[in-house]
Amino acid sequence: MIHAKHLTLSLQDGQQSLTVLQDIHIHIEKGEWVALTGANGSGKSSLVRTFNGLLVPSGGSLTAAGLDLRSATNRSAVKQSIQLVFQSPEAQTIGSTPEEDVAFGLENRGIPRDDMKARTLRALRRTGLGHKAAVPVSDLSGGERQRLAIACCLALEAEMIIFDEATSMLDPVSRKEIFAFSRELWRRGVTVLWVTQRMEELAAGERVAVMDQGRLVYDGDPRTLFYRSGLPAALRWEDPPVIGIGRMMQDNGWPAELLPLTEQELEEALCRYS
Ligand SMILES: Nc1ncnc2c1ncn2[C@@H]1O[C@H](COP(=O)(O)OP(=O)(O)OP(=O)(O)O)[C@@H](O)[C@H]1O
Repeated sequence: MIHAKHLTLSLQDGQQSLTVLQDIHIHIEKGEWVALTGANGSGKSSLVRTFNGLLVPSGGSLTAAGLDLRSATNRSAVKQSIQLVFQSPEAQTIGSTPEEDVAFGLENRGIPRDDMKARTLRALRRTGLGHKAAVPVSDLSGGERQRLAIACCLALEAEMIIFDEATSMLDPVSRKEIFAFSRELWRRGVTVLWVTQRMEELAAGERVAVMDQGRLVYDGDPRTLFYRSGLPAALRWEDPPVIGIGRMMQDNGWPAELLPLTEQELEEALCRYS
């Protein structure tokens, strides 16, 4: 789905050219769920914006959904397959009602009217907004607005959805709901790139990529990241509670395969040894 080699990106900051991404290699296969993390300013948003053609790499190679993104035509075409859900719910709604908002994207693609209506309502129902199709968008909660952004992606039949810190402005309940929804979409075949600063979300997935100062400094499984890489300490991350307990278990000689990433794994490990 995404193949980047020696990817670099420079952006103009006033008179200065700023190197934002340096020599990035990353491959994301169709059907994967990958979490991307890193401190503020490490380059996460810039990286994911290159993946759907919003930013133009300065060097290296980048293909996304089979398209070489050095071509402007392909950068425009890739948006058909790869969609972004942004942090701010306000920044991504155009229509005055959810139905209008979802239909807008389909209209732009020249989808016939009957088909458009059916696809719009199906996408709104899948995201739990079927009953709110005609309410003013301004009456939706933050969580509902993010679900609306996801409905737009689903109606467009996106093969990959990139969530760029899409839950950082939501309350804990809505945050968990959107996270769970991303996992469900993945189980149904959508490729997901989940950008986050939340350690427990890294621990809940299969693969984590870590950015630091414009470079990709880790790409692998979360257990190795948390218990063997030394990166969390080097980057001064704050351990989530389960990992904190896991570190104590590690210091006390527990076998590596029992070091927990989730509450469920912790419970299972404790049950085995109690
Ligand atoms: N349009 C731009 N012009 C110039 N510099 C930019 C631009 N956008 C981002 N940058 C710079 O690029 C670097 C990486 O920013 P980016 O937003 O990609 O990081 P991030 O990891 O997503 O950060 P955050 O978690 O705060 O969103 C930062 O130094 C930022 O100031």
